Amino acid sequence: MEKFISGWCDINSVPESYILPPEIRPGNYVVPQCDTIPLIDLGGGLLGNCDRVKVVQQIVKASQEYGFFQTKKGSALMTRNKVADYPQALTIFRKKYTTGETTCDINAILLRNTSIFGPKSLLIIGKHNSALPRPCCNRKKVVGKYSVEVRKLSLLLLDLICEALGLECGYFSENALSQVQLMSINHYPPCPDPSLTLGLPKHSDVNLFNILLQGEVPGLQVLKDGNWLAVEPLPTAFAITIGYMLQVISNGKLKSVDHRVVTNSKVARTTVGTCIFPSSDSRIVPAKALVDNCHPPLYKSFIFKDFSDTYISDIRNGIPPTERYKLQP
Ligand SMILES: O=C(O)CCC(=O)C(=O)O
Ligand SMILES: [Fe+2]
Repeated sequence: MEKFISGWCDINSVPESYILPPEIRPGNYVVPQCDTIPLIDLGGGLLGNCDRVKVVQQIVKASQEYGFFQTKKGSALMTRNKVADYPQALTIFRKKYTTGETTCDINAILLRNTSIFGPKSLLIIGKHNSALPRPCCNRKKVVGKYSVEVRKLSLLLLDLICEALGLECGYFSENALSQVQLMSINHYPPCPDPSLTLGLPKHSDVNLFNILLQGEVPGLQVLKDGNWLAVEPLPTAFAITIGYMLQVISNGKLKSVDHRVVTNSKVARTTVGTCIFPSSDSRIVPAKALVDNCHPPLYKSFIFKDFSDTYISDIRNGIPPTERYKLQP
């Protein structure tokens, strides 16, 4: 795996298959850094009533205006910093891929490697299991603890989102909408000519949301009102991207965010994403509580697996994957 990744660093021109058509290349235009992207402080997870109301309002506003926000939460942050200090922790998982080993709370590791869908990226897929594997080494312990802490953060976010949407508490877990936690490690090697290609082309995520640990190297850009905005990686925050499933379940009240990743010619960038997904056989439908005569359903119901089966090809063809499930208002 090391060889696989380092092989990329040796090249001195962008391979033909990674050169994007001119209309979707980033080119040499310098995208402005956005300083209005909301930063929501979750206050260590223990929010007083007043703060909670404020946070819920901030989440709704950010999810409607940007489909994106950055957030801080105490314990996950401490582990976040440890993981950021431990690039080697990631190597453990790369090695495991090559040996086919799995850990207790992670039951499959996939490699994502297609030319249009970007970098060498490792996907670690697992149904979340609160029983931690007995740590056999410190790095595995850090990544294991990270996955548990990020789970707690995701459950807090789901509770806050239920409040924001006026859904009963536990709506997502009771309907098997948030069972699967998937950790993906994205490695973007330095690129000989960042104007020609992208680390990840424009897409919205297939999941409910992604909790992204960005490290220190910029690269993430979000699309707002037709303009790309560069996201500053904040050392004390996670970046949260709202995905298609929240858009559908909220009947369009929360918006998924189109985003992409640009490369740079100097340093590699490694990010760790933790995505929250429905189970593959879950039925996805706009929540009943959000549908009435004034707010007709915007989407037909579908099985999550059917959506995810067509997601990548739709993105490649430039079609929003929600298009095939849209109902005419
Ligand atoms: O690495 C990043 O900054 C973003 C990753 C991402 O968008 C994804 O995994 O869907
Ligand atoms: Fe994404």
